[in-house]
Formats: sequence, C-alpha cells, structure tokens
Amino acid sequence: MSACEFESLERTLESHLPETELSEVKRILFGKETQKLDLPTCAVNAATERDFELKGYRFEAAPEQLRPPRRVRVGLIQNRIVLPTDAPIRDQIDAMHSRVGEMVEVAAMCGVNVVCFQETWTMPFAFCTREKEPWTEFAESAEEGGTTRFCQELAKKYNVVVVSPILEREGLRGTLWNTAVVISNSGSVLGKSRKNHIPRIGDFNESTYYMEGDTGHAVFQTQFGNIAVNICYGRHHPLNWFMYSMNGAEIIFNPSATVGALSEPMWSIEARNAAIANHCFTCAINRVGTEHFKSEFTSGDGKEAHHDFGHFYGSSYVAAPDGSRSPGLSRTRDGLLVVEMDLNLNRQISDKWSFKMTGRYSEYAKELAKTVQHDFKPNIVKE
Ligand SMILES: NC(=O)NCCC(=O)O
Repeated sequence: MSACEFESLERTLESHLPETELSEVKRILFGKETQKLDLPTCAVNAATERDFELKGYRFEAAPEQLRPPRRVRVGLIQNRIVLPTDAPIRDQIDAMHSRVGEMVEVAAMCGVNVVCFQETWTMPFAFCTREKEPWTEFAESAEEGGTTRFCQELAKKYNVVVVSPILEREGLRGTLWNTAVVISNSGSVLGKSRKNHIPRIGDFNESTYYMEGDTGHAVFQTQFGNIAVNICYGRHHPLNWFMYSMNGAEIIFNPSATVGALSEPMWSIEARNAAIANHCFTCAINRVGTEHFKSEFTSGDGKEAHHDFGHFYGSSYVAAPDGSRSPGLSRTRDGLLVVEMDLNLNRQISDKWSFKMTGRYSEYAKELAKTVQHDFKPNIVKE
C-alpha cells in the first residue's frame, strides 16, 4: 500500500485492533473520547452527493453554577485543488470558490458558527516552483479582493464567521503576504492575521514570495468567542501559540499546507500540545492531494528535479485543553470536520492544571531578553 492510499491512522487501528484493546489504545493515544455529533440527514446526504467526508464530534465541559455553557461549533474544511495548475487563473479561483462554497453550505446545515479554510485556499501551493508568474496573480487585497467579497456573502448568508487564508497583495507597494482574513458573521472584515514564520525547508520556498507578517498576535473578538490564526509553519513555534493565547485566544486555527514526507509525524502532536500548554482549543487544517506543476523544480537539497511537492495528507483535527483530540479527517479526501466545543472547558482546565498561573513568565521574560543580546553568555556549569 502506498503512502497516498493510506486512509487514516484511526481507520487502521479500528480495522486491526480487538475492541477491548482499541478503547485503551485510543484513550492513551487521543485522550478522553470525543462524542460523535449527530449531524442532520440533509447535511450527510449533501456531503455524500458532493463527494466529501463529513465528520462531527463534541467536546464537553462540566456544568457550572455561575456560567452558562459557551457552546460553539467550528467547521474545518480541507480540500484538493479542483483544476490542474495550468488552467487559467480566473477559472482556478472560481472553481475553488464553488467547491468550498458548497462545503460551507453543508457546514451551515450543521449549525457551524466559525468556519476556517486551508492555507492559501484559492490556489495551488505553487511556492515550491520559485516561479513568480503566474502564481503571484493569485494574490488579492485582503479587504476588497474577490475572495473576501465571496466570503462576506457566505458570512452573511449563513451567519458564520469565516477565516479565509489567502495570498494577499497590499496597497500601492503591492507587498505580498500570506494572510488569514477574518470576516465577522455580520459580513464585515474584522481584520487580518499575517503568517509570521516563513519556512525555508525542502520545497517550501515561500520566502521567495512574501514577507514575514507584521500583524503581531492579533486576537479577534467574535460573537462566538475570541479566535486567532497561527498560519502553518507558525505551529512549530511554541511561543507563537503562547502569544496568541496571552492575548486571549480561546480557539487558535492553524490553516496549513504540508506534506507527508516532511511533517506527518509532528502533525498530530504540535497543535495538540499547544492546546494543552495554553488552555485553549486548537484547530489544525491541512490540504489534500498531489499538485503537479508544469516546470520541474529543485530546492538545493540534492533531490532529483521533480514536478510535484508530494502528498498533502489532510488529517485535519481539533484538540482540546484537556489533551483530548477529535479523530482526524481522511489523508486523501476532501472533508468537513464539524466540532462542537464548550469554551468553558478552557478555564476549567486552567483551574485544574494551572499552567498559566504557575508560568514564571516574568522570569522567562528577563532571561529571554538576555539570550537575544549579542554578548549573551549561556548559563553552563562546567566541572
Ligand atoms: N506551508 C508551510 O508553511 N509549510 C511548511 C512545512 C511545515 O510546516 O510542515
């Protein structure tokens, strides 16, 4: 069986482990079991007709006496590109709008409040090629571009907050950024969060295209909770998650594009660890499929010139502050993961484990300030 055909870790465990051991294995691997969410038949049928996977889970919190539950439903959308990478740009963007639009419609049937798409969702992940044309033509204004207008319509129509990660072209200087636009359920653009760590690894030649983000660690107050967006490679930086959380993020989305050979063993750990360490929910989203580019490319890593990046392995999932996580979506299929969470769990787990309360942040701040000085001397005790 090739890596591309392998459907998901959960499915393999389920088909090969005896029932009695399976629940223990799952408890140890995934934490407290997430309950399945009953999804409306119309949504299940629509997902089948439109050929994408639909899964729903629920994270519960204990009832409290003074606070009502704060239940929110998030929708994570993963998908492959619709048209070949050499189709006209306008057609590629329109096809992605139409595909993701029909998935958002199903999310709305499932009562989703906040939906998030994958990194640079309107385009192939063409940064591997290092060619500027035609890929930079996918860049759009975060405030006024066609994709933002499309998402504003979705937001209003379905009363849903939309997190739309795009390639952004800004203002007269035309600076390019990798940006998540956050659109309120009222339809207005609430703001944007720019990717602040740019990969320089393998075929991820993204620094050729856009700049390190300058939007800090913005958190967006929505009707459904405080949300933040830590784009792809930012998930390898624990301090990045930490800063979003210090600014009050209750849910941190991690729209990504990453391939099996590079990051798959890290995928299930990083966002989950961030949820544990920061007493919040995290949502990791990755695209699926293999994208083929006309010109061969290399990345100075000794590999033969090639036409594709490798397999984007999907596996989008949600992690909770108690260390539990939802099962992932498929490694190969388009999918919508609907997860209901009670945001009261964040404070309950914070009160239980007290990582924030016991964090010696002012000590770290002092030490960190020293380590970045050019004359820093590491504290090593020698014999
Ligand atoms: N899109 C992106 O930043 N990918 C880098 C590879 C990774 O972080 O897994």
